Amino acid sequence: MIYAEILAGGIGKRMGNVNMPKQYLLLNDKPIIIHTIEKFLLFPDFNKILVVVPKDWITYTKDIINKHIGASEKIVVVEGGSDRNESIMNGIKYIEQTFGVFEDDYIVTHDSVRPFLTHRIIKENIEAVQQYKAVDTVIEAIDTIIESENGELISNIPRRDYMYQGQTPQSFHINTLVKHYRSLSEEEKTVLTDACKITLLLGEDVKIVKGELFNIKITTPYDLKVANAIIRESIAND
Ligand SMILES: Nc1ccn([C@@H]2O[C@H](COP(=O)(O)OP(=O)(O)OP(=O)(O)O)[C@@H](O)[C@H]2O)c(=O)n1
Ligand SMILES: O=P(O)(O)OC[C@@H](O)[C@@H](O)[C@@H](O)CO
Repeated sequence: MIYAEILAGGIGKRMGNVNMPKQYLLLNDKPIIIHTIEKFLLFPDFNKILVVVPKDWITYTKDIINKHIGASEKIVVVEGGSDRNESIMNGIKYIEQTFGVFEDDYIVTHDSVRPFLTHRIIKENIEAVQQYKAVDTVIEAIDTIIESENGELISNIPRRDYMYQGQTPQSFHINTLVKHYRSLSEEEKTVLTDACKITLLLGEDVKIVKGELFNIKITTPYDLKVANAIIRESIAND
């Protein structure tokens, strides 16, 4: 089985004083999250599309899916977790409890606030994860990456030609991801900002899939303006 998991369990603090988590804000004519769900619905490969959301937004999410998309047996709305990786695991827990998890089960996880992912990116994630067990969607670093451990002085300037910026989807062989996540300490879990590091920390190869510059994560009010411009200028095409 191949599952999609759309991560919408956050509250969007960096979006500032809005009256709802950012994934529900309108982008052009519909909520950001609906744009993203529609991209995954175009793929017959997905047996289920899990949408993990904050507990208080489960009913609202079901309502906007019915309004903008209509009833779909493929879409399941599930309660998210206290951080991004716990949200991923809550979706997997639903799979374990409902269908069981088998050796040929894979999951394509994606930020709900990255509505501009393309057919090619999803297709390449599905293909790669069945060979490599872990896949990350990335773009080459455009600016030189600077590392500072104290925010005052530079501690390292890695070679830019070795540097990439992580996007999503991040895709996994489910049993491999769960095995490694459960072996992490609480301290290791707290510093993670993505899921691929879970498998990398424990020695797994993580295959790179090329993302797109326009596959942005809508995090701040500026990003929402950029996202509207991407739509207005028809920039995000396969
Ligand atoms: N407990 C969490 C936290 C985040 N996410 C999701 O992970 C994606 C990327 O995270 P981010 O952009 O940081 O979203 P938020 O955590 O909502 O943003 P902020 O950090 O500004 O609060 C988002 O689609 C978000 O909904 C999630 O599913 N569960
Ligand atoms: O939850 P945050 O927005 O802080 O971070 C999420 C990002 O790390 C994620 O979208 C990819 O960039 C991971 O490679």
